[in-house]
Amino acid sequence: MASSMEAQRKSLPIYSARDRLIREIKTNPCCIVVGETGSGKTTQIPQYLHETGLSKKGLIGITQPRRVAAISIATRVAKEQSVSLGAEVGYAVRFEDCTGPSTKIKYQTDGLLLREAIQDPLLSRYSVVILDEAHERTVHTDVLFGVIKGAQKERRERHIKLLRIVIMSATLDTSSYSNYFNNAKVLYIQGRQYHVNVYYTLKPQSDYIHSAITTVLQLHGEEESGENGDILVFLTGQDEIESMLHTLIQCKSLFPSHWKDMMVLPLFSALPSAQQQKVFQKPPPNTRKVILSTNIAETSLTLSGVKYVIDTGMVKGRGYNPLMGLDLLLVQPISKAQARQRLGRAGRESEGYCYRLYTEESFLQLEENTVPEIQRCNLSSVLLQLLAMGIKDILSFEFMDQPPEESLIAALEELVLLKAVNKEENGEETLELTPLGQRMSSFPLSPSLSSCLLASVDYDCVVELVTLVSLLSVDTVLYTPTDGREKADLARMKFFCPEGDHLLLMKIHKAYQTSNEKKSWCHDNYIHARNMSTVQDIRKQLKEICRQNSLQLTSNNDGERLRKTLLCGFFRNVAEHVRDGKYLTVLSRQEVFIHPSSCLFSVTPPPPFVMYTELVHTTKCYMRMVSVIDPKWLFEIAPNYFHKTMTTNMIQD
Ligand SMILES: Nc1ncnc2c1ncn2[C@@H]1O[C@H](COP(=O)(O)OP(=O)(O)OP(=O)(O)O)[C@@H](O)[C@H]1O
Repeated sequence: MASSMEAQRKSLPIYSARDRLIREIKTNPCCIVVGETGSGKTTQIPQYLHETGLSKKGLIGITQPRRVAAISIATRVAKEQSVSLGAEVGYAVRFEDCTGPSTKIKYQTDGLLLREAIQDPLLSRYSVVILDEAHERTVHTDVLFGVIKGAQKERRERHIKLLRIVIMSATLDTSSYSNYFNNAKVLYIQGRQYHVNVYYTLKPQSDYIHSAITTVLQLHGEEESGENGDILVFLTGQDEIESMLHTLIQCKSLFPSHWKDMMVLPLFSALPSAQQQKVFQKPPPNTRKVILSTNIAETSLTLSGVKYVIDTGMVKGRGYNPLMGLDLLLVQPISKAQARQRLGRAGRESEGYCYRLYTEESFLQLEENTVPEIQRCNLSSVLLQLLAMGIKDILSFEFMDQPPEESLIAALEELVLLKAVNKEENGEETLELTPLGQRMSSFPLSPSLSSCLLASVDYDCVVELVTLVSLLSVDTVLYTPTDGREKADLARMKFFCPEGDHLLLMKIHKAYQTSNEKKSWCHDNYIHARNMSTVQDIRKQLKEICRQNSLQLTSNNDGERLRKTLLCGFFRNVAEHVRDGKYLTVLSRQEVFIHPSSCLFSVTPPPPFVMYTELVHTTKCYMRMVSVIDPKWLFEIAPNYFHKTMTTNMIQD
């Protein structure tokens, strides 16, 4: 076993560059490594650096944009090193730390390393930090660019051991990275392990899901038992994945009974780890895996057995409007860099095939790179983290690409309103994190959610808020099949709450906890069993952080109290009914509507004042997760703010 692993490691394209890589990384404080997908960057470089002794001086840390990649790569590397996972090779992700005192190579999400930098801005436990898949430009990786660059400089000035930086990807515009990292050395690794054949459609496809289903069925139907490649399909979200999964399972009966079986597996970020791990397992004999994934499988992963990639060319991307505090989720075309990464999931163990469900002309018209997330998201969490690290002068923080000024200002305003930050203007404007802000930064939550969690201390309902915040941290716990909406609504009628969705969620959670047979209870009530079990994991972690912050786990489930506590973090998200179901937000007088998925959607007359914890723009501007409030609470909770902004007709009682 060990020798076959050894032979496999030596057969990777990167192996011939091993000595050069070690030499260059040892002599240059910053290196940019670019090499084809599958050449061996992620799994091998950390091992080379460990084998050459760099891990004696501190950890070798490697970041990944996604938890599923961090876990699976660490598992693979532990195997290659013949050690148990969590010993010399480990991983750390938001709800799990699988490292120990002997850990030398640590894979982790970029978000987690950023959290670690709050405690230790010099990252003193590390001798090397490798930021992998840098082309993805997640907001966390972008902030880490500046944080590790600053840590390296400061360690040098203070004569603390050198922090080596390695930036890696298969698709990078090397010159801008090299400039940013003080003329970092750029190292290229030649070669791809196996060839991938690429096919395009001849005509544009109007329905990419339909095309994806047809392609899977054709591939499965064409091959008799000879070829045994698994199939990986890229879709945009959980809904699409579940609907395609449903269709494919129904289509299984189209194939003769002696035919290979089709095992259809979903993969998306809200899926609990244990379920995600199924995509890495070998299918039973005579069975083909068909993995339906969002872009979480786009980078880093080796899904053993995958020979065919079907790329719909679309992704659900985040957008943000800072003036309205509005998050946008839009299905949009991918970039060329993403298309190359998707292709790179094939050809890792043998020759591969990539079916792009768009024309070659459309491919050529795609943007070269993905727009950095930092330019299209709410920055309040990031700002809070930077302040918690002691970085006060945000405007001169060295971002690789500066975020829009209006996003930074909106984020700052949010933090000031939540009392996380004091803005002092004595000649020059300085920002001070308050003790409350410091506490808020210790929760892996958005500032609004951590703010209401901390407010629950004053309202004596910490346990309930932990539950509510956990319920709000997953996509949704309500399972509404596309073809069974009415049945689902009927089954969940018993949970209806005239006060709104937040108390409805609490009611569902209570019933879930008292049920003996959780799986069948979820099934009967159209509740998402997987997401509900993720909620339990999040609750555990949040309770632990509460304990670390010496917060007493008080409990009180009075509905008014819970809504008031929630309002402490979301008092800016209030809307007033004007007419015919149309609302105006108190803050910006923006026209908004209750989302059809809300239990208050068809309540008549519509409640005069509501609070929402999510605002999304699809066909209209919708409030999702809505609760009825009494406007008098606003003056109790945020008196200064509301005396300034409230319309006069609201103040009249
Ligand atoms: N879990 C695994 N099972 C089987 N083979 C694996 C596994 N992980 C990695 N490999 C092998 O190691 C090779 C190198 O993988 P690695 O992730 O290091 O490449 P990479 O250059 O970082 O690719 P990418 O740019 O796609 O992240 C793969 O092509 C595959 O052959």
